[in-house]
Amino acid sequence: MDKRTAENRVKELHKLLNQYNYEYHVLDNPSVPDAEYDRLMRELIELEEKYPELKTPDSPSQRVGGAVLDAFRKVAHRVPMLSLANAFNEQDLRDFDRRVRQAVGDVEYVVELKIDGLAVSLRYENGLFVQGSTRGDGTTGEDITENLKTIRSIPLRLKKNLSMEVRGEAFMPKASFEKLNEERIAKGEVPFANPRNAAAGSLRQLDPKIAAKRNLDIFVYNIAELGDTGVSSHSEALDLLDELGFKTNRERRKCKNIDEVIELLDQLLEKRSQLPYDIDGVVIKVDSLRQQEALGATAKSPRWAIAYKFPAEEVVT
Ligand SMILES: NC(=O)c1cc2c(N)ncc(C(N)=O)c2s1
Repeated sequence: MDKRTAENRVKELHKLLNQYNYEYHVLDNPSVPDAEYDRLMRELIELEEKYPELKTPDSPSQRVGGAVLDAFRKVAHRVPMLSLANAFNEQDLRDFDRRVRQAVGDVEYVVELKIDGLAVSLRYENGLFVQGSTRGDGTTGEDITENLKTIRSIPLRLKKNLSMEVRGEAFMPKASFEKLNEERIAKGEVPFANPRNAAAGSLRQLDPKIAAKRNLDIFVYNIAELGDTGVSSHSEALDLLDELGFKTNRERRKCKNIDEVIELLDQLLEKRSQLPYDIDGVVIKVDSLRQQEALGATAKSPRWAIAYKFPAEEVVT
């Protein structure tokens, strides 16, 4: 095969492997058997070995690529990663709602599950995943790009060539957590206390090959920085994230007012134990981006969102 043909075939393999990876890890609905995916990956790796100049950082073959680091570089967040104020009962929620409506009038809310993982930021330039970082102190985080590239539900290339920054929660599914702890106990190692610590410990590994084995996943939940795409609400932003190939959490609901939010809480609490991942509550956000803008943020957290915390889950020993 001459170089020109190889170049075209590599482009085609990128498209196929990215699409099949998206179907498997984001839609949980593969259209080809694993053997077909593996065959195409082997063909890509062979072509990249034969023509090293065709091996690019965004290649599907480079998900578990990075060398072992001796430390993580610091990353200054262009948009600070704020934390959320907490509500513990219905009165706290009604106080939040009253403050919001006093400032901007009637609002609609979006309710989402609060994933118990590690907040991360993902930056894309012209559609390519270029940097991923931890929250850190909200202003400065750690560059964990190589470890985040091992999370298969993070697209290496978006379905549109946009430059943007998105936020999400990296987490370890409950089943992966149980399996990892069995292995650690079998090896005489200290087991992780909970999936959140296991996810944090995995993403702080200096060797990406270890992170790659930890079966981490992510739900993306916010667009932090984006040119004008015409989305005017948070729910539209979540739909855009779906269109771009991100994994968002399907358990989201739009509510006309705080009464509808409160009605929802018991149902979501009911679901908690059946979910394949840990949650520690729900996040309630004003849906209109214009109203979010008008409400603004304190130094610590946005005035247009609040976390409603569920009681700590009793651990079944
Ligand atoms: N600290 C934060 O702003 C957030 C933290 C989280 C979290 N742990 N899980 C879900 C969401 C969400 N769906 O918005 C947010 S937002």
